[in-house]
Amino acid sequence: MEVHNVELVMSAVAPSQYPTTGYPEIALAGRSNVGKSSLINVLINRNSYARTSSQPGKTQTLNFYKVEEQLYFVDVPGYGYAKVSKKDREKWGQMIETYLTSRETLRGVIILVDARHAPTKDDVAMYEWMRYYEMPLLVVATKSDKIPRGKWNKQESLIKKTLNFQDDDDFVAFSAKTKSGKDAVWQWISAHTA
Ligand SMILES: Nc1nc2c(ncn2[C@@H]2O[C@H](COP(=O)(O)OP(=O)(O)OP(=O)(O)O)[C@@H](O)[C@H]2O)c(=O)[nH]1
Ligand SMILES: [Mg+2]
Repeated sequence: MEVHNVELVMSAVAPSQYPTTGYPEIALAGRSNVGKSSLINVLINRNSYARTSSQPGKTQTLNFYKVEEQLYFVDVPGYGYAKVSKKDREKWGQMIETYLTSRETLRGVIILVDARHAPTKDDVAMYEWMRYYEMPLLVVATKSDKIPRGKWNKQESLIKKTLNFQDDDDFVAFSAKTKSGKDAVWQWISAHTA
């Protein structure tokens, strides 16, 4: 999709703040600093629309980005950020759980993992959790520019094995730096929001 119009319509912490237009939604989940906001920026052809940061835990609310008059991307705050207090982690968990389990317009979840490493316990838990709710899933292995192309297949196998990846889900290697994988991610989004 050629994106021209994007609008951050809401930074929400509670369902009463979610948009009510009824457009289909795709949520992006993943560890703090993995590159969720960067992926959104590539998808919408902006350099820094969704706030990115080298400081993990920057995104604290559910950010709804309206793309054209068609769909929303929902930037979900990152999990597994050690410096967040236990109380805040519980609050985070509740906010995410409420959203991911009750949002009728949610069509699928993109789970981002770091292409360089085996998925963490948090990554595996997120994947299992979303599978349990029978959510259509796309696993995006991002920052793939940081490993040589010759190692991509090996990393894909490692990531899939660690996640106990199921073949009815999808997988794309991606880089926000080179934009490699962008079309494949858009194809998946279009197929799930049509
Ligand atoms: N080389 C490279 N760097 C990336 C890539 N994606 C993200 N980064 C960098 O990783 C850092 C974190 O990216 P963000 O997009 O802010 O990560 P996030 O998942 O939104 O983080 P939180 O909002 O804190 O959960 C930034 O410094 C980005 O520039 C990528 O594909 N390649
Ligand atoms: Mg972010």
